[in-house]
Amino acid sequence: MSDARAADRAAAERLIDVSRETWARLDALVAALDRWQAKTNLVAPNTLDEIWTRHVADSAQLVAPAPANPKRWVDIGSGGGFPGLVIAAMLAGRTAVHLVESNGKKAAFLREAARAMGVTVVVHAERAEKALAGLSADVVSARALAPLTALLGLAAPLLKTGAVGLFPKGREASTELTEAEKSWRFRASLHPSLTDEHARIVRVETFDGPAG
Ligand SMILES: C[S@@+](CC[C@H](N)C(=O)[O-])C[C@H]1O[C@@H](n2cnc3c(N)ncnc32)[C@H](O)[C@@H]1O
Repeated sequence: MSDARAADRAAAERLIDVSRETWARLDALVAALDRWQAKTNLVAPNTLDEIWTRHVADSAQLVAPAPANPKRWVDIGSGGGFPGLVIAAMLAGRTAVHLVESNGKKAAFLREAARAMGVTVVVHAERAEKALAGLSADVVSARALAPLTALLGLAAPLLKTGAVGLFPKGREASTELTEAEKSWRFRASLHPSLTDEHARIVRVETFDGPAG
């Protein structure tokens, strides 16, 4: 491990408090991502030295604002496994984690990484517009997928039937909220991010559908 990577992992250890077994699963995720990153661009190459804080810890922090003991968690646009595979590592054996990823290569990565981590996930290798029909969940998450207005439209089938939405956003979170309120009727709260003082997590508490 490079010095930069080791320092970043140590920084992540100060941010997230998980069991030794969970750390082993997260190490397996990062090792799988390193193997695949050369052939499939899973995360921005300039973030690789900071993978533990920028991606792993940033994903792990979503467990705290989630409802307790969720039975099913659906992550949309999981890409290189953030946050979905990190959630699967943390809630292994307790929560059914579904990962929706329309890119076939990335979906193949998600399946292989889950195997290497020793966690069970359901990978839907298709667009969320199709995959979510008929699904229900306690939590729906999506990171770096779309502006909040579009995200609420994609996640609507789950939000409408009672899922809590957890959407990490950057410094524009409150602007995105104001914009989304023009299109949708919902109640949401903003939570601070552990990894970026300017970022916020949007927690959608209730969702009633289109505005107006
Ligand atoms: C910018 S990446 C973010 C990946 C990951 N969530 C992260 O934070 O690193 C967005 C991902 O969403 C996937 N995606 C885009 N539109 C989608 C859709 N409608 N349904 C499912 N996946 C989608 C893309 O293939 C891509 O892997």
